[in-house]
Amino acid sequence: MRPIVEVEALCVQALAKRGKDRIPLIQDVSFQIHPGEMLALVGESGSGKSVTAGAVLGLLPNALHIGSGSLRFQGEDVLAWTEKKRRGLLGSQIGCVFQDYQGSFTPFRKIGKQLTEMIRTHHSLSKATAKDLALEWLDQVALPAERVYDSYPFQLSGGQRQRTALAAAMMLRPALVVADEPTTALDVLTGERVLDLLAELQMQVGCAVLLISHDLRHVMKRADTVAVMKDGRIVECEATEMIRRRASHPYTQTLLHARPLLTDLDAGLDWENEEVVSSERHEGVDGVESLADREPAV
Ligand SMILES: Nc1ncnc2c1ncn2[C@@H]1O[C@H](COP(=O)(O)OP(=O)(O)OP(=O)(O)O)[C@@H](O)[C@H]1O
Repeated sequence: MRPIVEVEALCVQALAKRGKDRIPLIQDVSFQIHPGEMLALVGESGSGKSVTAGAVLGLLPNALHIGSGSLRFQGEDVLAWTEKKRRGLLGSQIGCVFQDYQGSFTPFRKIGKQLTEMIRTHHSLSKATAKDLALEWLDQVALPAERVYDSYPFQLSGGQRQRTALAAAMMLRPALVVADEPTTALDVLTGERVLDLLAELQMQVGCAVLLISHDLRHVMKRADTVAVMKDGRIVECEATEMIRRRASHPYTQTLLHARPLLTDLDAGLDWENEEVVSSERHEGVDGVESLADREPAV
């Protein structure tokens, strides 16, 4: 089966402010993601995960540049994409979820308007049909669809925003979803639910997922493959089960030894009950926090 993403010996450099020096940010990074596979890229802050994701999306800032290596999406050379091509693929063939909702949504425009625009940018559908599709996906991610559709992003809780971002990333049934630290702004339990939802939607849509996280404990339950990144290099890339059984790199072992925290949580919490408490606290009894009843500030 042809991989969705093929990254081969990729090096990304930053241009130094003065002189012609180039500072290496990631070096010799290689991995593949196949249809339906979830690959988690994990590592500490600054290890190069977001730079790698930016390269895969063809979204590196101007100050960064690909020094060498190759990048393919569905067999096509990402480095040869024109801006028009990249914009056409983002949203339709490649969905994105970011840690900060402002990466996914414009703050002062209603969710519904943003979702229908995303749909209509890529498909010639009537407004009414696009609205139906958006509502269907808000419903799929267990949100009160009509109310969220009519809300501004800042009127939703963090968990609701990430559920909405997942709906937006998945609704056009992309081949790849890149989720860059989607749970960072959330409490542990809400983050777990968002990752569960990501895995559920992935199964439904059949897409590949590149999940970026600094926290190995968050990804071990769902990812098929784990790539561990340190100082700009992938030090280990294996099936999750192999990582669990016999991680070979000392850094991976260090990350694994940080896991008991989650194991404790798993053992000690009633997840079902906690979800209810959590959603009451964050989302109000009908699923939308009371802020949603306020008039927007603008
Ligand atoms: N636009 C940029 N210009 C110069 N250096 C950059 C730029 N973006 C990132 N870097 C550097 O590249 C390295 C990798 O950064 P990156 O954001 O990929 O790390 P990360 O693993 O995603 O970290 P975090 O988990 O904190 O998001 C860091 O040293 C960072 O300072």
